[in-house]
Amino acid sequence: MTDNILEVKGISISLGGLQILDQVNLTAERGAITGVIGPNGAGKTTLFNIVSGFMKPTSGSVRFNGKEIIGRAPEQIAMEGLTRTFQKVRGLPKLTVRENVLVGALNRHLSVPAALEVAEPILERMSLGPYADAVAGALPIGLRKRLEVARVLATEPTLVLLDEVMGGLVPSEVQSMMNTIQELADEGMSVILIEHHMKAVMGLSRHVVVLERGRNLAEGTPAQVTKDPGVLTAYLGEGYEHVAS
Ligand SMILES: Nc1ncnc2c1ncn2[C@@H]1O[C@H](COP(=O)(O)OP(=O)(O)OP(=O)(O)O)[C@@H](O)[C@H]1O
Repeated sequence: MTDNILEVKGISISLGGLQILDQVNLTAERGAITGVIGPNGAGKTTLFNIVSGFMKPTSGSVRFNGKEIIGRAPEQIAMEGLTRTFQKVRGLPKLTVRENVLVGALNRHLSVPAALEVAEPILERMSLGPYADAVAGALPIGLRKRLEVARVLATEPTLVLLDEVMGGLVPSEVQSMMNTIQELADEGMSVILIEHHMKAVMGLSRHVVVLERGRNLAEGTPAQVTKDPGVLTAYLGEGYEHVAS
């Protein structure tokens, strides 16, 4: 029997008078990488906003470790072990890289020395050690994306939601980010990836969920999804299978 860390059922939300999500479902297996793909505006980030507590849906249920979390604040959800990155890198641009990671660690550790004990290995793991004293806002995009992941890891999550962490990266940075995400999953962390970088999302994910115009369009293994005629028409484009293989 599969053990699901997250079960999202029947999520709907309207924003500005438009139905943005309509009865969306998403299940993430514990310790696995789950991909969420779909055209621009499909509602992927809105779904992350709801799961992480930043938006409240009009209907539906989000169960994390079997417990309903709709209605809880993002900080409470983070303390339960579910944190997310933001597509538009947020961070604290005037603080140093180390201070940014420290702020994440201070969620669970009240003293700075204890938080630093968590932060330092994460800085090393994310190859940010050499930049630890640099001001975050001055970093190039590749390093800012790594910092965004580091800030999330510093909250010591069991499920991370990564929103386009490959966006704007050069191929060597994509490979390095893929390696990091795979290592996290190998260590038992559960990961949900929103990603337009198809090689990365298809290479990493055990299961892929496809959204289109606020609805579930398809789901399955990467091999199943990339052969799905509806997905090829709506998102990947005819000939994708040929290109990807
Ligand atoms: N606060 C808001 N008010 C009104 N409309 C919104 C709001 N947030 C998102 N939308 C709209 O909801 C739709 C879905 O947006 P969302 O960012 O969730 O899509 P996405 O699938 O993540 O897209 P992308 O791949 O481009 O990041 C878009 O049409 C967007 O304009």
